Amino acid sequence: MSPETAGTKLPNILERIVTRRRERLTAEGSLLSAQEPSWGKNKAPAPLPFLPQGGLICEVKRKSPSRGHIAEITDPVALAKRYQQLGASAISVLTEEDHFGGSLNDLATIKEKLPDMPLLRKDFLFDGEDVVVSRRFGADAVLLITRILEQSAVEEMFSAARELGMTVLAEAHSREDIERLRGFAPKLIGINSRDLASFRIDPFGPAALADAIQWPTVLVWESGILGAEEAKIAAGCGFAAALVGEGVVTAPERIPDITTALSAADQKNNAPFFWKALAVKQAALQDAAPNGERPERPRPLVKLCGITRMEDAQKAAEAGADILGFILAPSKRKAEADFIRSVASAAQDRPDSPLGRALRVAVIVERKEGIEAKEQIDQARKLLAEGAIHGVQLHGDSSPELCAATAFPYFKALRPSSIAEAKQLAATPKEGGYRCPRILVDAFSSEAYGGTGKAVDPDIVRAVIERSGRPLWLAGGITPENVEAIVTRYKPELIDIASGVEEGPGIKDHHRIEQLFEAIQRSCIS
Ligand SMILES: O=C(O)c1ccccc1NCC(=O)[C@H](O)[C@H](O)COP(=O)(O)O
Repeated sequence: MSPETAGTKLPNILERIVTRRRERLTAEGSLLSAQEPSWGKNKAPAPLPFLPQGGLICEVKRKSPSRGHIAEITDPVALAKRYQQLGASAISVLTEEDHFGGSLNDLATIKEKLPDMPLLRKDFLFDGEDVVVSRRFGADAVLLITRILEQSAVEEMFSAARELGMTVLAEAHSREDIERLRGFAPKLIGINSRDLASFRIDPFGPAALADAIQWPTVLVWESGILGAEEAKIAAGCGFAAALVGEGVVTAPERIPDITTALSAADQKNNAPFFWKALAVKQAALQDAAPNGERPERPRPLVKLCGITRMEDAQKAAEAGADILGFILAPSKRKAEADFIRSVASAAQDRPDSPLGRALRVAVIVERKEGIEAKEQIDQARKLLAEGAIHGVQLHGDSSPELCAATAFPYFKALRPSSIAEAKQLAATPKEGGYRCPRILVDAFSSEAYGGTGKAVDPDIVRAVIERSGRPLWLAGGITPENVEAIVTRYKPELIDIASGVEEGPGIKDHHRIEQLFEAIQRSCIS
């Protein structure tokens, strides 16, 4: 079996792990360094149902190629018991020895001491024999990584699991994987938010890919969940389950909050969830071919901000805006809540029209001392609950913790005034930075929080790109005249324009909107 199966080359790290495991299996057999479990051959406790309704899978994980050393874990049973006490629905036991420091012995020991806890064997499994051995060591479920397997091996593993009464957690990382799994209609599908080539975490991956799965299944969000904030995004994207390693190994006390966030699918209106809808739009742009020509690069997502008139909302959407921004903060472009509701109502009347497809965000400014901020937040929360907006652009001084506490889909707008500040503000979630999937970089001005028409210093843009580990969202002084150069230079995932297409404060110039989109299209094929 070749590790290069579905026509795409495996990331180096995956190839290394797969090759190493194959070599060891050939030399040592399928038990590797493990001893036969205490219950003897073929007498493992009967398999348990594995996450039929979703829930949290907590992982026993000592190290990983992306993270290096995570925790000592001398007593995996004690850790598993703690997971169980704190509310984990199931436990994933990493049994790969060389890169993750696990073993089949961990699996059998945990099953022996916690027979009622559903266990997943997480490893780079290759065939039916691997499934049989997993069962022998007490696994109730096995991980099947579609991209490392030939289709015949996928079939063999499903068939072995069915015979043994086990569940398969089928991992997909592309639409092609999903196609290959379709015939088996797995009841549990895992999508990893970590790109194994770059090790980067990106919620857009699972958010967009989930949309391609058309059969009833429990979706499992793998990687990147540190706590409740990420779990809420997973739940909003339709994932009823999550697999969390480092986030719980290092702080098991997070389990109750993560579990609550995961089960709180509190989208009561019919509005699409902001991050999912945006990830799907972004994925569609990657495939789009303007004027029948294959784009050299995908066109960026476009947000047109400071909309105050219905005709401008219509025009922006018809021209191709993916997001319309409405400013709730004090501003010459301030939009009244009832105006936003009227745009939402026109959009909801014609969901398949450009206006119906555009997302709506409210722009608010939180200042340390500001009483206004509370009013804006309350207003945004109400508009979100009504489905009049989908998300919030959060400006101002609030810390990552305060932003997280607002508990709505938001992205943070940053206005660093120096490279040092850019590096500090753009820290990753693991470094204590903002935990929203994307941050927007705007130009600093002492006069206004945004909409200034000032461009961001290129060194600051570069510092943010390098530090944040996220695709670039760029605002500040973008116009029909300079957008082509900006897109070519930075390849942003999203651009945000307010004053550059205005004829006066809050009044959009429709001709300039057209010119903007023409220039954007040119930048994608030049
Ligand atoms: O536009 C405002 O008046 C404003 C006030 C307070 C917070 C944000 C504000 N605008 C945000 C935006 O319009 C955009 O996100 C961004 O700043 C782009 O502005 P521009 O440089 O004019 O294109």
